[in-house]
Amino acid sequence: MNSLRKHRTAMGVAAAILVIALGPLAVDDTYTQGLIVNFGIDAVLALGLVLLVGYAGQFSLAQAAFAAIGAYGSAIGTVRLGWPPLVSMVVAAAVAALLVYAIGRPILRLRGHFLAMATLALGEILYLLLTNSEELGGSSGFGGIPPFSVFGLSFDDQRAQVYLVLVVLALGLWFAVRMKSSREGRALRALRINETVASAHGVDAARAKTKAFVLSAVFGSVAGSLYAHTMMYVNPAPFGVMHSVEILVVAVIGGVLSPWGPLVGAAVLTLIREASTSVIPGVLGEGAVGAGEEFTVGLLLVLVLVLMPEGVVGALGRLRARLLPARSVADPAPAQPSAPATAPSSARSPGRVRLQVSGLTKRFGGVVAVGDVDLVLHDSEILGVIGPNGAGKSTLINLLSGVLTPTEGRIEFDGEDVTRAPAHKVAAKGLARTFQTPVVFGGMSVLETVLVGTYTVGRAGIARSVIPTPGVLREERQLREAAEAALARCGLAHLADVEADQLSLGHQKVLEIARGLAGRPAVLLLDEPAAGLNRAEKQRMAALLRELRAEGIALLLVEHDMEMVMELVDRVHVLEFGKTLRVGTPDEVRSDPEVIRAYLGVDEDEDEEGAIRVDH
Ligand SMILES: Nc1ncnc2c1ncn2[C@@H]1O[C@H](COP(=O)(O)OP(=O)(O)OP(=O)(O)O)[C@@H](O)[C@H]1O
Repeated sequence: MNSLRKHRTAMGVAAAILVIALGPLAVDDTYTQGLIVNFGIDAVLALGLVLLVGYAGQFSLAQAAFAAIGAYGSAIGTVRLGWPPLVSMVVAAAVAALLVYAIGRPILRLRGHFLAMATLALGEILYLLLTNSEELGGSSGFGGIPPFSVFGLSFDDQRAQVYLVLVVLALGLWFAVRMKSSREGRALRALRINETVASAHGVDAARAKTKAFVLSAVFGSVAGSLYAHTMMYVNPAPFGVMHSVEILVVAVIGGVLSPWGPLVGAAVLTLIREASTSVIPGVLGEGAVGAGEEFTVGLLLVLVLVLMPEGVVGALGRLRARLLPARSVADPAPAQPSAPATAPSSARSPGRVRLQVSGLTKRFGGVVAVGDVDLVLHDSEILGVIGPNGAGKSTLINLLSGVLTPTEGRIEFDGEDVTRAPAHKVAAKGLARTFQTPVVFGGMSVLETVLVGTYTVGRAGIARSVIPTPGVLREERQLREAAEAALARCGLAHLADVEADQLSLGHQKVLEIARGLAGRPAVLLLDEPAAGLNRAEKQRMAALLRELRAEGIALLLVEHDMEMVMELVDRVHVLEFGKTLRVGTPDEVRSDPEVIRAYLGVDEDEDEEGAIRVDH
């Protein structure tokens, strides 16, 4: 399977090199060459958006503004400062990156249409600055920009420019393709689907989003530099907000989730532009130049959004998956947890205190969701947390995992104060969790989903992970092995290639545990893992939790299934209205009159067995 994939990749790279090397030789007329150059520049611009919108889920209408920084940066560098084109291009990209780095964090705090408005404003401000700058020629701009040259090689005729643009596009594609399946790429894609879950697996959301924004600005800037060196003239007109919208349309039509989408989107846009500037006027006369372009683009956008929201490439991918299905989700392969495939990350002395909580309180307005809770969680133990609906169990897990910040109290992890540590920092210390409603990442396979859980184990950043050095390849192999081992022990190995969102609820619950285990945690918090599972699945889950306990992991189990809780856990912590009602062994808790009253809502006398009954 792996060698087949390697073979296919090598063939793909060879085909791409052949097309880039020989394709331009077959195109003789300068008009078509100009079309290819425009197509390539649009595709590079849209690729930047794929990194930001498709991978990181952040919306931007500033792509043309970054292209303006590249174009004007190259123009100023070469014409005014006498720098070589490559230096001008790099400096312009660095300026775009720095600008985004400076404004990225505050802007990316905004979501949805607020973020779109902020990036739109950024684009508009830059456009107005350029239009009103006498120094830069105002709306007329300025010319005299030399063609791109590097190491004595000058790209001064149109065919050479085609080569230049195609090579840059190929490099951009290489980057985007590698990044998609890299550690950071997976983290971004997880973030796009659910920020809370990604953070709970160690992803620093603000940093990751800023990185994606910086990268998209660099792509935009490089495309702008290419534009300046091929047009040899710049003015503000092509860098207005409408061009940002157009590039977004290119990305959406092709499909923002795939690095190949911009190729399709840019090709479609080129064809539409071509039709409106030559085909339609050829039929209707000169007066019809440009007619129908905006209408056709708009119509196509609406059709794509309605019929194939993942764009043309996304729709083709779905079609391919339907025609060549991976192993079926209904595959009745045994879901028996296997023996541990890897040893736990470190030898833990049994019984050591891992988590210590004192006076933990969380208020939501007037509601005390968790009130003054003290709690200790040891290695090699399962602590059951039970309580009626609304008792504060999920809030407790959210507090322990850093998803929520306590109003009062203290949380120590391995003796270190983590009371106000954000989720990604708590995860990095070795705490994993699942969610009451399982969150799997659509668009990712089961294996990729679990690979997200290895984020805290890996080290490779974006720059490193796109360059396949032996160290990066070794790390990726190790992460893959850790993910496969976690899947195998949870009995999901046979579903590794299936799309995660195609799994049944029961499998999704188990998948969440596998994702947590892939990071080799010391503490695992489970929020109702057995809800929705059938009896056999519950038994398998209980067996898995026993195995994990035996390996030394500290487990906190929130669960409504009393049979499972009482048979499995070492101690039970009972919550009622956010407060601790009782802590004890299952036997102590089972027969506690207060617990019976709180849990069953009846007096002890009314309960025939005088104890919490378990549903069989
Ligand atoms: N984000 C929030 N904002 C306001 N109130 C909240 C929030 N989250 C939880 N609460 C309230 O805090 C209390 C505890 O909720 P929590 O979800 O922790 O209970 P639970 O024990 O997990 O319940 P269940 O068993 O139904 O999942 C409830 O009264 C709930 O309405």
